[in-house]
Amino acid sequence: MTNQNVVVSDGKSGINMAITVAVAGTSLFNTAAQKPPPAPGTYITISKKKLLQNLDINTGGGARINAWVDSMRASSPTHIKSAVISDDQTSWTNNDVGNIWIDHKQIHHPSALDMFEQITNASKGKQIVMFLDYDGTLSPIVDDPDRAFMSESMRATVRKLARYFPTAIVSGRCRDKVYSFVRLAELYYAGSHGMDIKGPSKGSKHKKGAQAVLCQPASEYLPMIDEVYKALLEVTKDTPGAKVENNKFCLSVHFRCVDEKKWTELAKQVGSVLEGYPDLRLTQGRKVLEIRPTIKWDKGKALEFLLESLGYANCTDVFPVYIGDDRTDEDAFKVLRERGQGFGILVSKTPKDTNASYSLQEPSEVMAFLRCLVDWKKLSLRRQFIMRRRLEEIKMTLSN
Ligand SMILES: O=P(O)(O)OC[C@H]1O[C@H](O[C@H]2O[C@H](CO)[C@@H](O)[C@H](O)[C@H]2O)[C@H](O)[C@@H](O)[C@@H]1O
Repeated sequence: MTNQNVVVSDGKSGINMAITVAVAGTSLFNTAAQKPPPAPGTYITISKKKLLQNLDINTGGGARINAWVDSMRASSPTHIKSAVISDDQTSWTNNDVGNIWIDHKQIHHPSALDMFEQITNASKGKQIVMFLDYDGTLSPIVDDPDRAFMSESMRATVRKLARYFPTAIVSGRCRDKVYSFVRLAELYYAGSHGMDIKGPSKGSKHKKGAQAVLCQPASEYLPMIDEVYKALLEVTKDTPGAKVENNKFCLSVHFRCVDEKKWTELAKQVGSVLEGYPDLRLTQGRKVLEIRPTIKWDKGKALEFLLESLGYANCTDVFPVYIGDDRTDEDAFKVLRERGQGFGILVSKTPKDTNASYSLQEPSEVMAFLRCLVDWKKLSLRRQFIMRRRLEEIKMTLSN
């Protein structure tokens, strides 16, 4: 038996609470596995209601704040009772499924690098479409969100990738901000957790249709988000290290640099503002509280929208690959599982319950994987070219 961290959610208020449960036979990402893990539904599930009764977090007010703080603490390395402690977020819940699943199979996510051949074999005859999260995937996690720069070598790799495959960046950040980091005009960008999508400003050779892409499903929330941003700046101004980031259609309250003793205070400050806004919900990312509209739109919906915009709505010959490290990326992993197309790759050093099929440990491994994809594609195009030329030569010889 080993201890496994599990997060329980009420699925409505955005309150998540972490607990540690004993799981038989868990192991870290198992590179020996030959197949991606099975789809959800085959997993052992535990009644959410039962767990909530035990944890007694169904109440409002102070209990709500306590639950937030517990969740903030549970995602902090000093409080994780997991076998391996090297990340700031070891587990999360799947709100949409509405129950938690802890079957040990879910943490067997072989390395996408080790399984490269299997992956490319599965994509044969299909168009690969790439979806990349930004923070923690293309750039390493740093203390200052304004300095989460992407390396030149990563930029060059993504540029090459976009030459061969339609490529989109899907981020919780404001679209303009993530663009200012990536600076590649040939990509699709989905900012604000997918609530702000724009097609390439350079024009894309990959796109089947002709219409310009723009999708902003939460535009009516803009005045409310601005109002809440100002209120959060005001209430948190005396909490050292707290940082409020305006991501246009959503907001981030960072606590990475806040002394843990001040986390309850910060959660209370955020709670006091959100009390007046039932149309906003709170979720948690990597040392960040995220506030966003309650609309049914997330990174998964953004992925579906982009596939449709690219002309692959009802195609069977498309192979979407989504790489991400964050809880919010689970929505996209889940969509891929449900469509039975392509797969997700979770960027993490620690085991997590996830809908992704494979794993990569950190951005440097993401870069290595993307380079392999580019090289593989170049090689297969070259092979096709040689084959075509040989066929033409044979035809010429036969006709002479
Ligand atoms: O969807 P993503 O592109 O992964 O964006 C999610 C959040 O990323 C940023 O915060 C995270 O990265 C920061 C820089 O490394 C780090 O300081 C912070 O602790 C992380 O949570 C971004 O600042 C947030 O607004 C995004 O929501």
